[in-house]
Amino acid sequence: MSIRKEERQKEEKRLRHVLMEMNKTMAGLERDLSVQGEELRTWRGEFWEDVTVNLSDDKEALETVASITQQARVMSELERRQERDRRRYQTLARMIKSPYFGRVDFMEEGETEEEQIYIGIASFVEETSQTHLVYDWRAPISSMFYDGMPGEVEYETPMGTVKGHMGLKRQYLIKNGKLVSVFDTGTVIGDDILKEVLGHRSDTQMKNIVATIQKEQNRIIRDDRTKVVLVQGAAGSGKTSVALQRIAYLLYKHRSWLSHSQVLLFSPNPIFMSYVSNVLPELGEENIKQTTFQEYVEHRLGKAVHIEDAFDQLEYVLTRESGSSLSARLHGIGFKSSADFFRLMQDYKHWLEQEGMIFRDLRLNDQVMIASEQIKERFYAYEPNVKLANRIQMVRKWLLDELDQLAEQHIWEDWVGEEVEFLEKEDYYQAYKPSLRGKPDVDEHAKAELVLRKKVVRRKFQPVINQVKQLKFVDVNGIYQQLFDEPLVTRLSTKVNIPDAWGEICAYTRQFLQKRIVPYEDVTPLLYLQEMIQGVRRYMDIRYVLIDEAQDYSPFQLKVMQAMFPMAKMTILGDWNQAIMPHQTRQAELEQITSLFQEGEIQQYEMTRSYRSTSQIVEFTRELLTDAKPITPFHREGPLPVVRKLATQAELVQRLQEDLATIQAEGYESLAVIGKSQQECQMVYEQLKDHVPVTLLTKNDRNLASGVVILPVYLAKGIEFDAVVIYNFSRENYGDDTERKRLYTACTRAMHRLFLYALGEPSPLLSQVDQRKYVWM
Ligand SMILES: Nc1ncnc2c1ncn2[C@@H]1O[C@H](COP(=O)(O)OP(=O)(O)OP(=O)(O)O)[C@@H](O)[C@H]1O
Repeated sequence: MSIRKEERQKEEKRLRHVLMEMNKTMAGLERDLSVQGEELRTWRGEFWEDVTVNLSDDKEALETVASITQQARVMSELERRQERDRRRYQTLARMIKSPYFGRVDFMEEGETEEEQIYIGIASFVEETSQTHLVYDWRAPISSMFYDGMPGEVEYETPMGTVKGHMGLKRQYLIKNGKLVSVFDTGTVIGDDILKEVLGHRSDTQMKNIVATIQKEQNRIIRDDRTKVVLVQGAAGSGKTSVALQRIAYLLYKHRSWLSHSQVLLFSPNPIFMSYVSNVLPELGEENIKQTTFQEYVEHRLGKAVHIEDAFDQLEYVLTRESGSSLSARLHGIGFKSSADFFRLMQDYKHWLEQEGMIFRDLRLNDQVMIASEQIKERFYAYEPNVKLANRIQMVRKWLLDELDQLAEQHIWEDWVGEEVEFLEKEDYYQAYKPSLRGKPDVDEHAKAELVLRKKVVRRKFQPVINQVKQLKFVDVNGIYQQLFDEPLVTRLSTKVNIPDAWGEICAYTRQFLQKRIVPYEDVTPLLYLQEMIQGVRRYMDIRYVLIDEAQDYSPFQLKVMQAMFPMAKMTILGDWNQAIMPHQTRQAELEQITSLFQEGEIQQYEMTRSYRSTSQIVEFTRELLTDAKPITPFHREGPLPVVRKLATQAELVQRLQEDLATIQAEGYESLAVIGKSQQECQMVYEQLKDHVPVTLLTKNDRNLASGVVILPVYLAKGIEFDAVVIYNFSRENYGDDTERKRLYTACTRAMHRLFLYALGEPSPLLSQVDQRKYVWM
């Protein structure tokens, strides 16, 4: 509901006042920053002048250290102040374009005066009167704006619940310091502004949503009670947005102890990482760590093997002719990500505790120093009930002692004497240093020679010592490969149902591993085995872990992640209708995930409203699914999706060019041609590149290009475009049920326009969509 003229004038007057105050504060900060800069320069320049360095005795040295510490403390305090003011200035520079977006008038129970609470991306206090002109959207009082309606309301604070009466709720659209529109609203967050926001064109960078967070989203953003928050949300329901605003909220709520480096976001790929990287800085927060599971795994498994990534695995599955090798691989992918395989790995571990460990010889210049058999004997000589990882530590210590003794035995060998002659001057100086200080010593040459010989031997042994320290004497890859010696499973006391295709699974896995390639489905089990043997690497300082696009991870992967971050609360967000990885097509993953956590540890949420796409696109895409939960579109209208059937490739490419030109003429800028595989995208790119400015995106790209892009479905995850063209929605490409989720994921990337092209007969999946939900052209 628009407001009366006098009210609007009052609002405009207030806005001018706030802007004036902000400008004043910014000018003050500018002055302070320049003075601080000057002061720091002077301090740095005079740092050593003000410190008297005197190391003549212990007392003087202590005084010197105290004086340096004092100077350094003053300087770091100055730097901290400067950093705080700089960030404050940057936040105000952002706010001055749009100082606030909401207001609630609130009278607390027992009070007689109503307070006007204006809400913006950060708080702003008028300097002279110390009144709050704007409240931070994350402050407890601001939650009323997202959750309450005029009438009786309450909100939670650390001190307890505050109750009262909300007299008014108002939304503002302020652009470049000008009041564009203002609405009073009786609903939770009025639709008018949301509609305006959602009608925008997409961008290569995601935007924050703090002005229009919906009630169901706000609950998730602010839920900090349980250890695990699990969100199942429809495509475009705001999962990524919720994840990012939640991070901003947590950083604010726990600002006294939580730093941005203690929050970790797992993202599906580097393009997505860059796509979302602007949201936190836009909200005045520093960016948190983002990583992909692949990055983590590569870091842990090292460079000795080639680790296949999820995209290569998918590309293999999508482009391989159907046949026995594809079928074996698909069986393998399914089994290796299942809870059954997880149990099999544990059974294997129990077996390894009794027998079967594989070690490497420790060699020095091709000469075996300690043979693998000797290591194995030692390993199994320890108590069998000592954990694998602990026994490995004991072996490690034993090996280091053994190497020490072996080194001792070499000291007086001739080769050592020869190499002593080639040592550096510095080594000689260090060896003779003790005798230079004290009285002359008749043994000084003998002592120095011993030092020098030890040095030579130590250097020789160092690579072997390093190998032992890094536990390289355990052949983890060999041990993993051994599990695929086909008959071995019969020797494990396992209750797991071994699949019929086990023989084929073993054969293809061995083939890959012998070539030192770890297929993607084996990466997590191998990592798990390594951790069981070497001990789990735990990141104790990480306090919050957020996993976006969680449907891409197997329960096995989530279990490994859970063990990695024992101190962290987890937020897992996914849409299991977009589960496009090969391991997911056969399992009800969501239930498997909840079963990973204990009862009471997990809070589940569902988001069913889709904000990204027009009603027409949502209604079309939801009919592509068979078992979808209700998905409600936000009522934003647009044209119906267009389906085109084309007879030849040339005709298709011609049509594509024309459509792209038309869509661009309508004012849409970000257009995506989405193919099924990279191979297919490459082919379309070759045909289009001489006619249309277009960018082909691959898994190695780090940024989302603007304009027309061609990319496979799996790279389009989590991202959105003004218009999407599904390249070749034919029976061949999307012929059966396994392709349903891939098609759904691709189509739901579209905000305003959706086109589906079929070369020949269209996909049979179209037959289940009501014909009134699209047009044939
Ligand atoms: N409350 C909101 N106010 C304004 N825009 C919103 C809101 N919630 C979501 N959006 C917009 O909807 C679009 C989809 O949001 P987002 O990408 O977070 O959804 P998602 O659930 O992660 O989608 P998907 O799983 O399909 O990738 C984005 O443009 C986002 O800005």
